[in-house]
Amino acid sequence: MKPTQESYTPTFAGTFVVEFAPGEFTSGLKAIEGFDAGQTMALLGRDRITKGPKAYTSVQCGRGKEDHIELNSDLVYINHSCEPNVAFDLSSADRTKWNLRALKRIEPGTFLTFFYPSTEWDMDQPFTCQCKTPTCLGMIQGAKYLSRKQLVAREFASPWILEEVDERDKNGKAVSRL
Ligand SMILES: C[S@@+](CC[C@H](N)C(=O)[O-])C[C@H]1O[C@@H](n2cnc3c(N)ncnc32)[C@H](O)[C@@H]1O
Repeated sequence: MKPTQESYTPTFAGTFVVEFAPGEFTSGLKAIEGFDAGQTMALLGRDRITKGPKAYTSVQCGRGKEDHIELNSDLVYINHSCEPNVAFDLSSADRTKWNLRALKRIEPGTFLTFFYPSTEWDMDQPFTCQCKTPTCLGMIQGAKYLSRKQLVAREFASPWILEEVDERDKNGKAVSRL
């Protein structure tokens, strides 16, 4: 579920703002404040997030079929980049600690982006990436289709994703695009 432009009330007023653009899937989330590398930018909120089916709006929190959450906040507008500036860190056993973290210095007015395969194993809605960064991977489908090297190059991936990749590779199903 995404807030729409018509009904828009910022979830994190003064911190983030959705920049709505015409057309489908073209909007994004901008930082209003500046953030330092490594800084926790927002807590996802244990009472705000809900479990839901895998969808283009969900974030995966584990390897189980049911392990997908809806953010129910403006954070759903964070687009993917192959050179991301933030990460969703859902690695704590304590859900109150699940957070959005800056991977690098973020100046006010910067669009936020995370590397979708850092949380998603096999995405519901793959797409051709338009991040236009030098290391763009093209088709984004989830970590299942990437090598360990491609994942760790983006600085953060959920620990269970890296374990799953190691398991896949141990079983001889290594991705050839190294
Ligand atoms: C949760 S939405 C993110 C917000 C979305 N831009 C919107 O306006 O609703 C995820 C969808 O945004 C689009 N998207 C996000 N990052 C993208 C990228 N780097 N290149 C192309 N499409 C992207 C894809 O359609 C993806 O399924």
